[in-house]
Amino acid sequence: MIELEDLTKRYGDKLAVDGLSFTVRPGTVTGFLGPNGAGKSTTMRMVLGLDAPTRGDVRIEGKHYGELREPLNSIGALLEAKGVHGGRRAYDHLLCLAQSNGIPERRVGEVLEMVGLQEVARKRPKGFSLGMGQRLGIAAALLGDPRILMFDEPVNGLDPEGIHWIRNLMQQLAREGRTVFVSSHLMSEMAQTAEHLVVIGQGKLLADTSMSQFIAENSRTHVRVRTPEPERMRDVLVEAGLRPVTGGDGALEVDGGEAPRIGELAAANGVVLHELSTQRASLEEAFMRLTAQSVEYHAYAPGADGTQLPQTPPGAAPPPGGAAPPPQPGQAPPAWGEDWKRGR
Ligand SMILES: Nc1ncnc2c1ncn2[C@@H]1O[C@H](COP(=O)(O)OP(=O)(O)OP(=O)(O)O)[C@@H](O)[C@H]1O
Repeated sequence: MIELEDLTKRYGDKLAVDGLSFTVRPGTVTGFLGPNGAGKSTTMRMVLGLDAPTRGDVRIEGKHYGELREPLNSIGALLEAKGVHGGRRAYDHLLCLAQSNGIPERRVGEVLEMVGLQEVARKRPKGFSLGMGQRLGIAAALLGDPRILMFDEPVNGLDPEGIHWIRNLMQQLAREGRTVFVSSHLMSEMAQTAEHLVVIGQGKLLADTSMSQFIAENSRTHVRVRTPEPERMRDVLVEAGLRPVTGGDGALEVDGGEAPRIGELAAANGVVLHELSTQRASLEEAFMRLTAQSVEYHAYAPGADGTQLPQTPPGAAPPPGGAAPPPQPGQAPPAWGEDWKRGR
């Protein structure tokens, strides 16, 4: 278990982490999400004692990281995959870690096999691909067979086979009753991996909830109805107290309606249906909607007339104070691809 209590980190006048309190529990994969610069890495560094909190506290199984006698046996972490001595062989790198934590040498071979690096065990990591570096970092995290695992963007640089492998690994570790805390930018990946979510924005806690509840609370679920008689169907729905709207392709979309009831209404009124489906938003849509107000950096896409348009996620509310300001007449638009810091 990892417990955060009012955890806060200030760098100069930048509040990177702002009073975070939550608990990461064993037996489940907990996803840690937030837009760029939200404070995820800073939080993870404080868990590992690599950064001192300005205020508040974080404990691993009730102890501060610095109080753990052999930390690798309690918590394994992958933060910076390139944080490896490039000239020391993969095997030797792991052996050094093992010896400093009282872990027997045979475990080095075991973890190299677990991550599929046994063939390159005697090679130096400076020649490794990003994906191989990630695997070596994961091997180091697994070395002490810890009860808690923490991964910062573990699928970075992994190919589809590698992504599939790490997803299964994390779920397996959670099934064994371990605490698994993982950050990722890949929403589709997170949706398949995590059961619980902690979402932060600008250092603050935005959500601490189950994946299904998060999606249900932050997204729009609607029923899509396609029929050759849209006008008649619309009348039937309105008469039943529903409020259909016409989507881009002419299909009717009914918020708050239930597919079985709508199907029965169509049948009772003899309306032919070509499609009746419940549309659930993805984790990505839910995430964009929740975090739209706390995104620190907004990119601009050029509009058809050459003006710059903010990229607003579908259905997302504008951030407080409005979206990042579009260029005013006479003001040079930002260069293509340039991030605009909101409020600048
Ligand atoms: N050592 C530091 N000195 C000053 N500011 C820092 C330092 N480390 C992080 N920050 C700032 O703190 C904020 C949080 O950064 P952090 O890297 O924790 O965010 P993140 O959620 O991990 O972002 P990303 O998803 O882009 O990796 C950012 O505004 C960042 O610029």
